[in-house]
Amino acid sequence: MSPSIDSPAEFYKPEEDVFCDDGREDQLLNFITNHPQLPQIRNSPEAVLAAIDEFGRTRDFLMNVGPHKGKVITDIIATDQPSTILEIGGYIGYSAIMFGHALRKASTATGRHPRFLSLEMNPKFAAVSKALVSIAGLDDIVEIRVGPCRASLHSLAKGGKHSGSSEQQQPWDMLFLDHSKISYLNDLKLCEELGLVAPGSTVIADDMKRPGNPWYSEYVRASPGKKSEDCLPFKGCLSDGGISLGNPGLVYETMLVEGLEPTGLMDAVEVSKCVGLVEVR
Ligand SMILES: C[S@@+](CC[C@H](N)C(=O)[O-])C[C@H]1O[C@@H](n2cnc3c(N)ncnc32)[C@H](O)[C@@H]1O
Repeated sequence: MSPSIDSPAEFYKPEEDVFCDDGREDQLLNFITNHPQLPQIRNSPEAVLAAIDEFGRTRDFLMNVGPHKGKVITDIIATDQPSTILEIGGYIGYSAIMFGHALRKASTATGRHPRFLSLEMNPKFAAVSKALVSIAGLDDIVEIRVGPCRASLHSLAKGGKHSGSSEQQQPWDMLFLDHSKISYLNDLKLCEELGLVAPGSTVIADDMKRPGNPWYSEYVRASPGKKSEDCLPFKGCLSDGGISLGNPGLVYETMLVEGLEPTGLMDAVEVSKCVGLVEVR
């Protein structure tokens, strides 16, 4: 589907040069807390998502995954029935609410306690996200953690005080990458090194067509042999931990799945299932 000319009202306002952090996130929270339908919105994740979409369509663009690409992912959650999802890049909590809700529905079939952890570095965005997750009635499943993701990932792997000690944290059943596009590959590699992603994990990366992410795509599609060869010159180098080499032995089955941005433009997510670990040099 191309950007809709027939039904522009279905889509968010277009993305402009300034697209976040100009007060619109607080305006969104005000819009929802003063919404005439607030009593019906409370404790209904679908109604909170509909109200966020209403703001995106009628007030201002929001950089959410949106209903169309979001459905690609909720369909995968319904089929694969993960119990744990780790998200990098939470913004105002749209995907946390959508996927946390899908996780809760899937868990009624599995009987396992679901857990959705969203890592967000901007404290203002995280505050809005926490408020909206709470209005949606998902506090028991969704946790928002504030800070740069690499510090949070290290703390999770160490089983730090916030890691949720009574629950199995590693590896995560699903990882959703939706933060700075240039960091996807380096941060996936850190998750691999820390054992947060391992055989059995599904990694989903957003914005793979718009703007696209060639380094990331090449990595998840490469064989363990190729990944290992690429690492060889750097093995044993001194490192400050800023750049990760990953675990080249991990094998992914990966595919690109198209879906629309909330603005109606075509995009895609890369869905990569980690299916094995082989020995490499
Ligand atoms: C595209 S938005 C996320 C949208 C959200 N997943 C949704 O669909 O509702 C990207 C978010 O990633 C956050 N971010 C960027 N780099 C980050 C990092 N290194 N650690 C944590 N969050 C980061 C930004 O602050 C921003 O809120």
